[in-house]
Amino acid sequence: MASNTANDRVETFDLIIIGTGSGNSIPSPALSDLKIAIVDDGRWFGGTCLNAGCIPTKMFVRPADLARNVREAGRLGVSTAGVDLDWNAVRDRVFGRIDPISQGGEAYRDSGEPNISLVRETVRFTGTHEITTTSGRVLRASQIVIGGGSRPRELEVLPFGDTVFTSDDAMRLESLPGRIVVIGGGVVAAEFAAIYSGFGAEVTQINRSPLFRDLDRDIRATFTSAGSRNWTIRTGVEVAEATHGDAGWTLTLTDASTLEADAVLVAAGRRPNTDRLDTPAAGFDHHEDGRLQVDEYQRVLLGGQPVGGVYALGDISSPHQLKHVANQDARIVASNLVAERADAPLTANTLGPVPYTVFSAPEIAVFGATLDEAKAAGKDAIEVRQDYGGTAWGWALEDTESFCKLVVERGSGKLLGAHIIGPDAPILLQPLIQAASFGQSVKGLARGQYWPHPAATEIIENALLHAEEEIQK
Ligand SMILES: Cc1cc2nc3c(=O)[nH]c(=O)nc-3n(C[C@H](O)[C@H](O)[C@H](O)COP(=O)(O)OP(=O)(O)OC[C@H]3O[C@@H](n4cnc5c(N)ncnc54)[C@H](O)[C@@H]3O)c2cc1C
Ligand SMILES: NC(=O)c1ccc[n+]([C@@H]2O[C@H](COP(=O)([O-])OP(=O)(O)OC[C@H]3O[C@@H](n4cnc5c(N)ncnc54)[C@H](O)[C@@H]3O)[C@@H](O)[C@H]2O)c1
Repeated sequence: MASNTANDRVETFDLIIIGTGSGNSIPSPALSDLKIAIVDDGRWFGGTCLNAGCIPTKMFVRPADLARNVREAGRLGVSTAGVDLDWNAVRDRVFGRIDPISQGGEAYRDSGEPNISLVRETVRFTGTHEITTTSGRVLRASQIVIGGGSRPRELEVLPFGDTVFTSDDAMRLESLPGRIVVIGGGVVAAEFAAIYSGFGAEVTQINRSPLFRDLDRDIRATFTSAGSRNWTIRTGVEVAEATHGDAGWTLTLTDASTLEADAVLVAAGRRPNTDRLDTPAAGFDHHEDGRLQVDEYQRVLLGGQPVGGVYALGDISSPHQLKHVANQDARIVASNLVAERADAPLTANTLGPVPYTVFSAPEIAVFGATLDEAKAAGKDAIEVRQDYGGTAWGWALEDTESFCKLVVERGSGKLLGAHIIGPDAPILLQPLIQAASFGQSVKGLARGQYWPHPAATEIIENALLHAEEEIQK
């Protein structure tokens, strides 16, 4: 029998898609005549959002919120006999729903379509249009989509292990530890601090800088004081040393204080998977933080020029590590793959602004500039604030801290930013995103439509009225 040569293992496709997160949405009837390989080495099929990100976290946030609301119901005159939350039951319900979706998707991609092959291996670039798998298969295609995502950043002082985990494992724990330290001051840390404390664990969140360092300063201050009612928040400190003994972890912080914990969740940001894919070996251009550089058509750049047929989407190239952004990138890529083959004009990715929402306790939803950022960018901008407590819905909630701030350009009346903290903030942001996306002025926006009374949307109506008044001064 003749032995295999390297060339025996070269397989040629029309299209290779790396990553089954948002990349998995690319195959469509318009591409059904192409020979496609979909590659993913993940522990689960379907990427981060479905298996370890957006969707399961929100399925844990909801019961944690319910329990917290019951515990706080006395404020509204409701007496309750206490509340218990069963971690294992919630976990099994959540993954009893998620895992079959992921497994069903994998089975379909594996054998459901004659033109698609699923490759469940780690790959790395060995040319601009060539990848090699760990077992030595060489896959080539005239079009390649890189949707390889990102992964949690590890801290040298606390390497990942059984009781030092990332968001990938944070929801699949065998049981809920009694004392958990959450490291990080971003959205992952904030959401898990709210989840674990809602389930009854003793949580300490530590971060080297203020929480949500890049957000509006009043949002930051309100989040920190409201969050502190449910878990302990320590800022301005880092873990200097960590030791593990019979009683669990002892963490020595940079201010020389110590913390005892049964487990540690590290949520210190995510790094793009370009190193795992060895995209530098193909010569592609990268940002300083390791993301791939793309043009407005999502084409990967090499020496500042787009590489024909090579596209990227989602966390591996975007400055926003968000699922709605990854999905929009994927829609642009899907359309441009077809257009490129037909020699038709490509579509630019021009959608904006990007909403950023935090499902913690409290919730946060923002887009665009703070007043300081708008002024620094040379805009003649004003800021207005509407407290929830100044509306009938805020009275119903007995709310004393939540608010919506708008940043508006004086002359045009255009919304430059919106910053909301409080119940349902992500929903309340949407009419503002809509106005900003379609370039509407705040002038006439409140009075040009009905706002149901006394719904929470009156917070937005009033904020718009204040803005209109302010820009006319
Ligand atoms: C805990 C958490 C909660 C989140 N919540 C939200 C939220 O509420 N809203 C929101 O908008 N966003 C949220 N996000 C962010 C969101 O999940 C991501 O922005 C999104 O999933 C990125 O999608 P993607 O397609 O770029 O990558 P992914 O979905 O991560 O897919 C990348 C895939 O590529 C595979 N891969 C990587 N390297 C290789 C290789 N060398 N070989 C083979 N395969 C490889 C990986 O295994 C993975 O399956 C959350 C993230 C986390 C971690
Ligand atoms: N609701 C949502 O939309 C949602 C939810 C979860 C995650 N995500 C996405 O996932 C991404 C990752 O979230 P994240 O919270 O891990 O990252 P992040 O970038 O939001 O926050 C990282 C935090 O880690 C801290 N940090 C960084 N390096 C550190 C170090 N060496 N030691 C100690 N602390 C350190 C930073 O100060 C920062 O507070 C986010 O960018 C977000 O877009 C979105």
